[in-house]
Amino acid sequence: MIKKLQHIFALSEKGARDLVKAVIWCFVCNLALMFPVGAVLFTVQHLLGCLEGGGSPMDGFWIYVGFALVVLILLFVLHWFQYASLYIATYRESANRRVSLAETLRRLPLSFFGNRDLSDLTSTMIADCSSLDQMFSHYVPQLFASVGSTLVIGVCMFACDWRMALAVLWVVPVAVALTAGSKKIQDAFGTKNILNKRAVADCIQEGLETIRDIKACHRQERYLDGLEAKLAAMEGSSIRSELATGVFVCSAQAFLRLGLATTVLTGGALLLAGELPFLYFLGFLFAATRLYDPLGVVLQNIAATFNTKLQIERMRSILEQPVQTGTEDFRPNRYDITFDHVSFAYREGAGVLEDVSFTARQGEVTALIGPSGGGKSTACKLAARFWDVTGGKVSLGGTDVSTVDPEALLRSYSMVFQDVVLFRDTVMENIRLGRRGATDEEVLEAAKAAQCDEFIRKLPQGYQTVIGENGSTLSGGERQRISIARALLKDAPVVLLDEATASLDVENESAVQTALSRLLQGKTVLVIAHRMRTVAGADHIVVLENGHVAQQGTPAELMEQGGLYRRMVELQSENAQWRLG
Ligand SMILES: Nc1ncnc2c1ncn2[C@@H]1O[C@H](COP(=O)(O)OP(=O)(O)OP(=O)(O)O)[C@@H](O)[C@H]1O
Repeated sequence: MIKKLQHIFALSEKGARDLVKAVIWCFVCNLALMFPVGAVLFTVQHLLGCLEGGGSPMDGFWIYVGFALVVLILLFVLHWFQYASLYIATYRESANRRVSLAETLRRLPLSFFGNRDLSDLTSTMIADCSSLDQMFSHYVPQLFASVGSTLVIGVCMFACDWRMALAVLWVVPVAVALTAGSKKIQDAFGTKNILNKRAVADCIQEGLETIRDIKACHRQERYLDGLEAKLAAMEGSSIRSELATGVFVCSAQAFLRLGLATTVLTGGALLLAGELPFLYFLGFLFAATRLYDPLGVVLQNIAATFNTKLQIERMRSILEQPVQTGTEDFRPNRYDITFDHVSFAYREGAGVLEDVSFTARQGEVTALIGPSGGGKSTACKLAARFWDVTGGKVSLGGTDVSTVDPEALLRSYSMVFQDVVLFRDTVMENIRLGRRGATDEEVLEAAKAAQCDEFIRKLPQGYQTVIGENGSTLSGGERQRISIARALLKDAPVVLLDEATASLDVENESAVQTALSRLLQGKTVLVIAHRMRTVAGADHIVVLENGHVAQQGTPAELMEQGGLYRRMVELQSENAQWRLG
């Protein structure tokens, strides 16, 4: 059962066990709601006895007070346990759910993120988690518990008087059927509403991310019209969804109250016919009011759980993704990168690399060149297991990278990519990301080597200046130099450079090239460059064209061979003569 609950509600094993405990405590508390009914009946019986026998109503007063106090304390204790099992356990599970989502995301290959809408993932992490908190703290345990307690109370009622039991309970299946019968309608409205809300969130996120381009292309009005249309759709679907839920749930709740009337009528008739003791009549009346309260909540809860199906499915679709695993103990003797007949596709049927084989040797600079879209960046990322290959093998120091834990593997890599990612933090900490625990002096040394020191010192607080999100307050070249400083600080045995010096001016480029060449000594270097000048000093060049290795060899060999490499070199020297106008 625990396994089933885990699957249905996307819970951990402990979460599923806690859910069972919460249901049991809610069930006990629901039954305990009948204690006050017993206390009242006990007192009324005593008063009636006094009226009939002529005794004083004050006789045994303290016994009744004591009884009421015991009931009160019992209810308090039971509710305290219910609270602990319901809320404390639920929120602990909810914290665990968020952590395990984050952990799963951390271990997923990048291909997963390529196929998913990122704002959709954000809303799963934030909004869906919050909805599930609410569902498990308020709805699900109470729902199961109320079904159980209603059954037990129903059986007891039938045991006392089946006619009165029928008068009280006949409304229950009808009210539940009315709510459950509307599931399809509520599901449809609820799902549409969730999708519309997500569309609005996506649109806002997209707008924020692309605000510069929207303004540059004068698309503000068009963007706002689109957003307004999405907001209107969300408003409409929210109203329809609330209305659908409200109509059915309120009708069912109102119907439930009809049971009070039938209880009074049946009880009255049986009482007049002398077939029901007055105390029983009173007992059924009190019990009915106590029973309908939690049942009314159950009807609401049934409706609320309909809408969470989609959210649970989305959560499950992340938690059940196959994560990248492998050995954490990875200490190769050498760091040659070998591509052995590698094929790769981001999407099924759309191959990006096909039968690619080459070796980037330790102590050498291997350059990947070729026309745009040929697969250079993809190959670079496969070398660091950002994705798993679809065919062939990529190995580092003779070990298949797909058998190594991604985080253990990445310890051997320093990377500088075209799209530099910087964080909203000080410049010092952004560079220190390269190696946690590096001293300030080491950070400064790396910054100087990457030609960053001069511009950093000109910032308002120097190295302590907080840079905007993704380094938005820095120029492209400055961002790239910080990222190079980070890579230099890490000083890993393998260095991947993707257009590492693309955003630098000529002066800075040659300075950084000097720093890089000093620091790249003895390492395995895989570099992507569009400018032939950058790769002229490489030890080995691999020309990638349409996902295939078109040529490979030393620059001199390739020049002699002719073909794509020589054509690119010649074209670029022609382009160097090109002038505006
Ligand atoms: N995350 C991704 N999801 C799907 N397709 C992708 C992804 N990244 C790249 N591609 C596609 O894979 C192919 C190779 O891209 P890649 O970036 O590896 O080429 P490249 O040779 O580095 O190009 P460039 O020199 O322009 O950077 C292209 O057709 C590109 O559209």
